[in-house]
Amino acid sequence: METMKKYYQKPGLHAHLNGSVSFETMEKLIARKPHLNIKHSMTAIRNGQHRTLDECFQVFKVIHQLVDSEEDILMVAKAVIQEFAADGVKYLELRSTPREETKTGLSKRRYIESAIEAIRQCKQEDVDIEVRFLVAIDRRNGPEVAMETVKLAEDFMLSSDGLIVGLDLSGDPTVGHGKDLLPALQRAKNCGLKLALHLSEIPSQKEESELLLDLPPDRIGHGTFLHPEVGGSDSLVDKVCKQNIPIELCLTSNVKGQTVPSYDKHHFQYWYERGHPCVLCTDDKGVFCTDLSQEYQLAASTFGLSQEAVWHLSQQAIQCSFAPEAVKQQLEQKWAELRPRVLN
Ligand SMILES: CC(C)=CCNc1ncnc2c1ncn2[C@@H]1O[C@H](COP(=O)(O)O)[C@@H](O)[C@H]1O
Ligand SMILES: [Zn+2]
Repeated sequence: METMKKYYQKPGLHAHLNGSVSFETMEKLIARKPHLNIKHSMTAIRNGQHRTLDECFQVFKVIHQLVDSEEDILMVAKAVIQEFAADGVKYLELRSTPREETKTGLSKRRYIESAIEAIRQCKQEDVDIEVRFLVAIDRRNGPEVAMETVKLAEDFMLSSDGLIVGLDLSGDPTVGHGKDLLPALQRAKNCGLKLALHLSEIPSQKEESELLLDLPPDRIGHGTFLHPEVGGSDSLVDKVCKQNIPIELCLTSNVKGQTVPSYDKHHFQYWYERGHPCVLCTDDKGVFCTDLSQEYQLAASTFGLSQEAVWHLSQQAIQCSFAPEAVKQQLEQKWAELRPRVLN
């Protein structure tokens, strides 16, 4: 694991801000708001523990109570960026759902501004990581809010010096239907926002995935039930393969959230064997008590990947990112410089 941390540079492409809050930061937040009486066990799922999907989404409700002001978002986002950097992540796409909180006067606009401020401050402080932001749509909030979110993201895309690069669709997969969100997603695509969509996290999303894959998205989050062996279909797999849409795979998240029964049954194997672009990701490193090094380590030990193969996985992720070409080139350069030290 130490080897992975020190030498393997990794792009982190699927990280929800509030799901990524570490134990240490959570302690600070809990201490700031003692009246909420929140215990750390309510905000994280430890190793060996599992939760139903519904229980996992309850965890986010608790965290949202703790992170509800501009100061909180700034503090949390800075800490998360620093932690990813310390884990050897050289490029990070952080995603978060803008929220308004009447109690603290937080608006959705200020929410995004606070996250952007955190990225700027980390840059000024020379934290060794490039960070971009994806504005997230919580599917639970329906089509109107989705459209509002896209418009907000559009505004910021023009004013954030390129820090906002895309849109995420996430939230409880049992709620709502993607067809209602198509106009918002189409609009986002038309204005140049890249789309990273949570897709087929549960078996009943087959029809929705057919529709959303026709957009098409630029990356797929999870895609757990796309392939026929788990109740998906050849047609879904064909769409993903023909359009060569990279899949963001989060091993610990899926096993702890029980959408995948065990690590060795993870759909990483299905897609990796086909040579399809697979990107290892953390999803919610705080909630699931993991980090990106651990995810690489898990994939390597579960599927018997060589050092060379692991290196190739991390390098391939650069081209799957939404970074501008110049940043991708800088990252490729970094990877080329480090390769002999890692693999010899
Ligand atoms: C529950 C579970 C197994 C999680 C893994 N898979 C997920 N699937 C869908 N949406 C997610 C997942 N993890 C985080 N999110 C979204 O990210 C939010 C937390 O980060 P943020 O507040 O957007 O900064 C959650 O409220 C939810 O909308
Ligand atoms: Zn996710």
